[in-house]
Amino acid sequence: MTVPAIEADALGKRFGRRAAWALRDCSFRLPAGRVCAVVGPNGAGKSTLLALAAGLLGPTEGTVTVLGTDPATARPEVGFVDQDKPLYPQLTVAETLRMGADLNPGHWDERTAARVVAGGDLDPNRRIRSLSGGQRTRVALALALGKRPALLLLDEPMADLDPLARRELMGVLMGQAAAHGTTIVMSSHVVAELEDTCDHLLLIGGGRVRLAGDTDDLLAAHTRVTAPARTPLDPHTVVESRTTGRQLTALVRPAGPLPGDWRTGAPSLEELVLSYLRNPGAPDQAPPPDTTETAA
Ligand SMILES: Nc1ncnc2c1ncn2[C@@H]1O[C@H](COP(=O)(O)OP(=O)(O)OP(=O)(O)O)[C@@H](O)[C@H]1O
Repeated sequence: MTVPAIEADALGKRFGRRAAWALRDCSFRLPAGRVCAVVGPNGAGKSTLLALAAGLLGPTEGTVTVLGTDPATARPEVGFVDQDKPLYPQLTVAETLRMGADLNPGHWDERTAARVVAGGDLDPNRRIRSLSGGQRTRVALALALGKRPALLLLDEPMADLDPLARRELMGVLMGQAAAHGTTIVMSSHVVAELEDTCDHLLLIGGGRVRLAGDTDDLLAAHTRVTAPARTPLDPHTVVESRTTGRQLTALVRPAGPLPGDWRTGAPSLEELVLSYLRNPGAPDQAPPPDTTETAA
C-alpha cells in the first residue's frame, strides 16, 4: 500500500479553551499523487486544516499524518503557500530565490522557480515590499515549487492573481503534478476553476469534513432528478430539493434504482459543491479512512 499524502483521524483544533472548535472530528485519507481541492464557506476551517498539515499548528485532539510521518518531520518534503504569503520584505526577488536554493541544497529546482517568476515579468532586483499582492503570490509559489516538494499545500493560491496569471500558474502546477507525482492540496472559493484540475475533493463545513473522496466517485454517487411536485424522494438521501410550480428538482444520493419516470442527470462538480454549501444540514458523505483506502 502506498503511503497516503495526508491522513487525519478525529482531528480537532480550537484556539483557546473557551473558543469554538475551528475543526472537529475530521477523519479522511488523501492518497498520494492527487490534486485535491479544499472547499467550504468562510470560517469553515480550511486554513486551519492546511496549517495543521503543514505542522504550523498542533492539533487539540486527534492526529494528522503527512507522508507517513508527523507534519514536523515531513516538513522538508512539503511546500506551503500561506494565505498571507510570508516573505522577507527587505529581500529582492533574486535574493529570495537564492535563499530558496540555500535552504534546499541538492533538490532546488532552479528552472521551475525562475520560470514562475519570469512568467510575471518580475524584475529580479525589485524588493518584495514593493510588489503587488499577485506578484508576491508568484514569488511564494516559485519558492514552494522550487523546493520540488512531494506535497504542496496552497491556501487560496489564486485569490489575488489576474485571470491570465491564474491560468498560467494552474498550468505550471498541473505540469508539476504530472511530471513528478506531486500531491497538491489547494483551498479555493472559485469552484468552477477546480472542475478541470482537481481529481479529489474535501468539502469542509462548520469545522467538519462533509464530503471527501475522488471527484469521479463523488459525482457518480449523486444524481440530479426531476419529478412531479410532491413526489416522495425516500429512501434516497436528499442533499437539496426545490419545487417550482408542478416540478420538483433535487440532488440525491440514490439508495438504489430510481423510478423510470424520473428524469435524471449527472451533476457537475460545481453543482455538487454548491448544493452542499447551500444546505449545511444535508447529510455528510465523508467515508471513514479505511473505505477511502479501498477506493484508492
Ligand atoms: N489564530 C486564530 N485564533 C483564533 N481563532 C482562529 C484563528 N485562526 C482561525 N480561527 C477561527 O477558526 C475558524 C476557522 O478559520 P479558518 O481560517 O480555518 O477558516 P477558512 O475556512 O480558511 O476561512 P476563509 O475561507 O475565510 O479563509 C474560524 O472561526 C476562525 O475565526
